[in-house]
Amino acid sequence: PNGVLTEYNPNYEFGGETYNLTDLKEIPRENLQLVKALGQGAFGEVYQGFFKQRAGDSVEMPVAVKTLPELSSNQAEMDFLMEALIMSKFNHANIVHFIGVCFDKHPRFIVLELLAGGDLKTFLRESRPKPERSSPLTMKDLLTCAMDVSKGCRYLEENHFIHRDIAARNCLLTTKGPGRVVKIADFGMARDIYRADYYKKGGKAMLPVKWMPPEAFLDGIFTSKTDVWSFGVLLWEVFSLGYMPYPGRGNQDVMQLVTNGGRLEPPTNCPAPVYGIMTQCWHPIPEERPNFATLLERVGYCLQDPEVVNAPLPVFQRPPSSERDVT
Ligand SMILES: C[C@@H](Oc1cc(-c2cccc(S(C)(=O)=O)c2)cnc1N)c1cc(F)ccc1N1NC=CN1
Repeated sequence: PNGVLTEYNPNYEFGGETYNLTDLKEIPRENLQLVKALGQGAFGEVYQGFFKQRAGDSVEMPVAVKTLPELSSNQAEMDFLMEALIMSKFNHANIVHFIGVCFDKHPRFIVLELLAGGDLKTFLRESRPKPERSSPLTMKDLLTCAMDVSKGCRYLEENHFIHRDIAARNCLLTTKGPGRVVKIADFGMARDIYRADYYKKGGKAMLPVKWMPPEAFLDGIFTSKTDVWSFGVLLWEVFSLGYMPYPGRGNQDVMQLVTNGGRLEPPTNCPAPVYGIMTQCWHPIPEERPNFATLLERVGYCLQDPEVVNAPLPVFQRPPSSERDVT
């Protein structure tokens, strides 16, 4: 019934085990109700909806549903399957929870927990100080976001899983309000490489160069220390409240700057110990960069440091043109 998926059924290795299509939890479509579109995913629309454990249940869980359009290539079908396999094996509080799939026929669905706070980059930009109100966030809030991501990254590192695209856009929040938890929620880049061992889609133009270390964009070398460099850039995104890294610069320019030792400047009001962690993530030699267990400790120290935690966030200042929202 699901055609191409069973014909090419790939294997997926994680944590020393091998999995395939038959290991995925199939959800009956009648237990799902799609409510509204959340936006375009890599394949098709992503919807917000509800899932009932049993069709008659009154309790329904809010979910996000990734859809694969009916008219998809075999390649896209296999990518979709691999993404489901990858997400289904993770088990960590700071990685989006996988609920199941509807792969019996088209359109195919991947069902995930709904993280109602939306993505981290949007949240940071919305939290910027405005003329009429200062930022609702504190340094503690920003460090806690960073701590959550470093916990998720440590879990991936422990499981020898290289993400390849750690960035604020790929992280989601359980809620925008206090008590928010940040989770890593997109594994598209790791999926592409897992299936192809090289980046086939858009080539260099599509690579997240601004989040990559020199050995990655120059020599295609990826290790967990690649993710550490990206985490440093995510830290810069958090403390700049969602700026695009290297404002006003293109990818070629950034590759040249970084190869020659250039680095991101400290965000306005960024406490020195926090910028110190960023620069350690950006060491030119991968082995000299801290691992995520160490990064988690160092972010933890910053959270215990009153000088860091009580430092004020920047007040409103008209952003440079490159950051002004195009309304
Ligand atoms: C696949 C999608 O997953 C989700 C999106 C949202 C979610 C995304 C945006 C806004 C809202 S909300 C605040 O309206 O509930 C919820 C909530 N939960 C998800 N599990 C996603 C995961 C990411 F890591 C990054 C972006 C997105 N998408 N895909 C399409 C739009 N965002």
